[in-house]
Amino acid sequence: MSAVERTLVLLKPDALARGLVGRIVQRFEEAGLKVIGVKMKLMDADFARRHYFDLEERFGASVYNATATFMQQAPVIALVLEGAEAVANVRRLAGKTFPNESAPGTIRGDFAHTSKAYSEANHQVVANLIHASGNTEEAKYEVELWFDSSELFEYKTLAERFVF
Ligand SMILES: Nc1ncnc2c1ncn2[C@@H]1O[C@@H]2COP(=O)(O)O[C@H]2[C@H]1O
Repeated sequence: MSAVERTLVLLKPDALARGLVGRIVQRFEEAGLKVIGVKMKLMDADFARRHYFDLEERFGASVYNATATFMQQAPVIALVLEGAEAVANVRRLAGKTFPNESAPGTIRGDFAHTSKAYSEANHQVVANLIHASGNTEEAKYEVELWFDSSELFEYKTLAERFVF
C-alpha cells in the first residue's frame, strides 16, 4: 500500500510571466494529483530565506542570492498537491533542476531549456518554472511554512468517489 503524501509546488515568476500556469497545473491534475491548497504570494527577503534556508549552504551565496532575488521579483503561486507518493511523483513530472537535462514529457523538459552553463554565465538563475519539495521531510516543512492548516482542504475526487 503506497503512502498518501502532501507536497509543495511553487509556480515561479517565469511560469506566470509565460502564461503557463494552467498547463502546468493540468499536468499534475492529469497525473491524478489533487490540489488541496493554493495561494498567490509576493515573497519578501525574510520569507525567501525561510523557504530556501539551506540553499546557501548547499550551493553557495551567489546561487542563493540570485535565486532569492529572482523569486521576489514577481508573485508566485503555491500549490499543495496530495496523492500516492506525491513527493517523488511530482519531482518525476517536474524533471531535473536544469531543464536541458530534463526528459521530454516532463514539465521542465517540455517548456524550458536553461542549462547549468547558461545559468552560471548569467547570474546563477535557472529559469526552471517550478519548485517541488525534494523529499518528504522538506515537503512537511514547506507545506507548513506556506500554508496554515485552515488553508488546506479535504474533498473527494471523482476517482476516489466512484472508481476506487
Ligand atoms: N547550480 C545551480 N545554479 C543555479 N541555480 C541553482 C543551482 N542549484 C540550485 N539552484 C536553484 O536553487 C533552487 C532550489 O530549488 P528549486 O527547485 O526552486 O530550483 C533550484 C534552482 O533555482
